[in-house]
Amino acid sequence: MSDKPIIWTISGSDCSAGAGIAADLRTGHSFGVEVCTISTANTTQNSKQFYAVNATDIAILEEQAQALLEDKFPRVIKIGLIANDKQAKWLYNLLKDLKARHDILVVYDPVGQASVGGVMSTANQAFSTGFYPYIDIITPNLSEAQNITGETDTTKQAKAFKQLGISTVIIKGGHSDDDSCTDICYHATDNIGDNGEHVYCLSSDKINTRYSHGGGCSFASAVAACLAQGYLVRDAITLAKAFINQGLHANLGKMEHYGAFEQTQFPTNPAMFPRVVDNIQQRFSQLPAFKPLNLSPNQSLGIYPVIGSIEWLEKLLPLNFNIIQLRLKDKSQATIEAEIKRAVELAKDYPNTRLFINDYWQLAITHGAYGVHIGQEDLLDTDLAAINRAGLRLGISTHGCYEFLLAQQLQPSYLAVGAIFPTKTKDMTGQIQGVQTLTHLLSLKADIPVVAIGGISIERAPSVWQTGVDSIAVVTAITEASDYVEASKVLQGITGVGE
Ligand SMILES: Cc1ncc(COP(=O)(O)OP(=O)(O)O)c(N)n1
Ligand SMILES: Cc1ncsc1CCOP(=O)(O)O
Repeated sequence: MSDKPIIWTISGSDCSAGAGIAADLRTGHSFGVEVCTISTANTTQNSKQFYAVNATDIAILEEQAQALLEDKFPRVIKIGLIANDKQAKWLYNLLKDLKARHDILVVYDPVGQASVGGVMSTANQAFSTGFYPYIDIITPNLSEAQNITGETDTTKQAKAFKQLGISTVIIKGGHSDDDSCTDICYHATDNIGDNGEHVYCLSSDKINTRYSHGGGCSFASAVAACLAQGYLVRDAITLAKAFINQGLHANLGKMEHYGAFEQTQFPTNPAMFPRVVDNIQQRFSQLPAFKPLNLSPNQSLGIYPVIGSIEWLEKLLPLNFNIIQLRLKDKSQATIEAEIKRAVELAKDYPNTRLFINDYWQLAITHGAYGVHIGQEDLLDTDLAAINRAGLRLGISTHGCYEFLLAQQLQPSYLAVGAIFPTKTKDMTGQIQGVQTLTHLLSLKADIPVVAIGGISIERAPSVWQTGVDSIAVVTAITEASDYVEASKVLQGITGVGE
């Protein structure tokens, strides 16, 4: 049996194979998931006209669901065309039952109208919104969002969907009249932010092609596939948008007639990724790039010890590292200031070692450290302009492609990616990247060094270094080694830097 994650698509079949189940199958293949199908309708259509929808009997839908439950249990269910009230009611019962017993996610792409015109579903509003409390993510385009909610403003649309029971709403801007296409995701969770909601906004230039039939289905199934692969919502929508851009780009300039969207490979080409439109990025968009790390040509950063005390700094400074970070936790403000001041003084005797201070950017400026390291969640409270003006270097933590792109737009001195592996040093639940995601992120890198951090032991360091990353940051691989000098040497040997 395949060890790929399984998603189900409960959608219609399109005889021209552009949209619906055919699009979902091809998209799932691109993202490395197995797609099982429950076909709600056999539709007759081509790229010019929509002819007919032949809804599947409930008994058949039920039979197929039961067969799949026996040995193809899904991590994520993607729903597309629901052809009538009876199907909406059946879906309500299925999702209610499954969600009560299992931890599965449900992504719904509301399909009412064919893109070539023609009504595909006769389900009335009350029935088709009845199953909304069991939907985790809905992906309407602007007009679908307006038709369902009766609102024209996207914030109000998101609120209306929330009242209908859906916590994550992605409103796709592909059909807007602008030159750009902006998707907005309202993602409500129980534990994040003041009002428990994040807004992710991704924008791309319009791509000139009419080969877009099935693009909406492909976006929703790409989101479903990414969630099944363990990506967070913000990364799933970023990858799905890059996938759509890439597929549209494959048929750039074909404007003579309407054609099928082309599902290409897993997206790694940076030119296909969207711009992140975010408060932080907008606030600091005019800042010049942060100073680079002044490495000589072909010089690598190598091993980056992250340590929690002056004692450790004194031990490691003589060991010829290109970079060290002082990460002070659980200390009084007076101690923190005294230690940062002392650290900067000590580092003066080691001009080849760049001293970064974690979090305390004002003290780093006051005492003239080489650089500061700022976490994603601290970015909003940090005056990046002040750091930039003071000439300090800036490192930013990122956890996945959304944050990576956001941070890269700020042009810092380096980007950190973590946690690569589970680590006992910090709670990184839900944010473990793995070596494969690190490799994907490196393909998005501009001319800014990338540091990998999190759970990197001596044994794991070679596989991380082989990705081509510029630096490996470690805490316990050095601080908990029985012989920290020997451990430092072994790690430096793996990177070939500082030996
Ligand atoms: C090189 C490097 N990468 C990531 C981190 C983590 O920083 P942050 O997100 O600010 O979290 P804390 O270190 O404050 O727990 C880092 N310190 N260094
Ligand atoms: C500070 C930090 N940020 C992301 S993972 C991590 C801890 C890294 O520690 P270790 O190298 O011991 O896993």
